[in-house]
Amino acid sequence: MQQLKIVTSTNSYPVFVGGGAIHLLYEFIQKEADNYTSVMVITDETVAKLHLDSFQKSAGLSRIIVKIVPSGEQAKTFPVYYDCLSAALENKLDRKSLIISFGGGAVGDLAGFVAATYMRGIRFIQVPTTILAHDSAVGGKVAVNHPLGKNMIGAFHQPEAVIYDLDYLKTLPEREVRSGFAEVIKHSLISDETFYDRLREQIYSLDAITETEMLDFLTTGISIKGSFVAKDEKEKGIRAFLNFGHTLGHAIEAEAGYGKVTHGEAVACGMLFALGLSKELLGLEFHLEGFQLWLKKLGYKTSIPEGLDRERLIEKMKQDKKSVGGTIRYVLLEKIGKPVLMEIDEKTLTAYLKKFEEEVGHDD
Ligand SMILES: NC(=O)c1ccc[n+]([C@@H]2O[C@H](COP(=O)([O-])OP(=O)(O)OC[C@H]3O[C@@H](n4cnc5c(N)ncnc54)[C@H](O)[C@@H]3O)[C@@H](O)[C@H]2O)c1
Ligand SMILES: O=C(O)C(=O)C[C@@H](O)[C@H](O)[C@H](O)COP(=O)(O)O
Ligand SMILES: [Zn+2]
Repeated sequence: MQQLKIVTSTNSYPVFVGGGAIHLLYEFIQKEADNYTSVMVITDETVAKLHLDSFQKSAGLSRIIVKIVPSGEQAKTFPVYYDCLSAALENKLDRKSLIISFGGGAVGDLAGFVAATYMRGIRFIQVPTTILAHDSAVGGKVAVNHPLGKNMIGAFHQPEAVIYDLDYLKTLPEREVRSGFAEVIKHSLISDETFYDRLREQIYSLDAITETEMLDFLTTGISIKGSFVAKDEKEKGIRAFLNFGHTLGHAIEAEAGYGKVTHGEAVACGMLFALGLSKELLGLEFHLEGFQLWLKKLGYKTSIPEGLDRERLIEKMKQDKKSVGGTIRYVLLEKIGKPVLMEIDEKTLTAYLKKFEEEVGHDD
């Protein structure tokens, strides 16, 4: 079991990572038991079916309210958000109640946003169940989507604790393993060339990642993320580097229709694009084709999904949260581990998008 600490300007909290970590939830809640008047767990249909019984037993939780929401991006919608708030009100949650998010990044973002806004903010704990959630469960970004843009309605609301039991990962489908691993790759590219080299050398197939390697990759990713969040909790500056690959990635997710392409698949394509753009604009020395081949070997589709309109993607990228006054700001790399935030004009971005589409072509 590993314990990390996330320190932000508003609070600090532990992240427990390892097989069997769920047992720590009871202990953690008991310490605060006099303080919590009630506990509401928000989970999704898939996770509930697979793990809710064992979660309740292992966590030692008996008198809890459980709210089950649809799986995947469908959870991050206004009707589901509203429904969770109604459940909280109907069950008389008060300002001393606790929300537990039990699921992947979608459930975590939703439950965190419910916690951030219910009675202007109550406490919550993240119990992530996906690889991707090594990223989403820490850092306090919580949100739901809007048809016009990903995570557009949200808040910064840090959890009280993150209890990451890696045993849950055993039931993840291959596609979700791949999705989550994209954020591991991102963490390496933006901060640590040796970590990136290690991934390139060690990982030739996502099935072959051992438990020890997974623990190492996830804790390394969490500490990289934590270091950015500690310095810039509300994304006034360097936290934007965690958005590497996301400007195009989010545009793809929104244009394809939320949930059609997984977050990690979209980010993988977005990272390839941002690396190519970094070569063009900053002279990044990087073997792009080698990286693309590696991604393909791991099962990623590296091209923009067919049928997405270039102009609409550009419009979405212009509306990205990093844009200021309509100016697109893009996370690029000067070198591996050295990100920069750079203003890019629409003409340059459109020209490179066209080139990228031509060069990368289609996967199938
Ligand atoms: N807040 C942040 O900082 C942050 C960071 C990265 C991503 N995100 C968001 O996270 C979301 C993606 O997260 P995700 O990939 O975890 O998505 P998810 O929560 O949709 O989970 C993916 C799928 O796996 C299923 N699942 C979850 N745990 C499982 C398990 N243990 N076994 C079997 N199936 C399981 C879910 O039901 C779902 O169908 C996106 O909405 C993205 O925008 C947020
Ligand atoms: O924590 C961050 O900051 C990130 O950018 C992490 C991203 O992986 C994550 O997808 C995040 O939700 C994106 O944030 P957004 O502000 O672009 O919606
Ligand atoms: Zn992400």
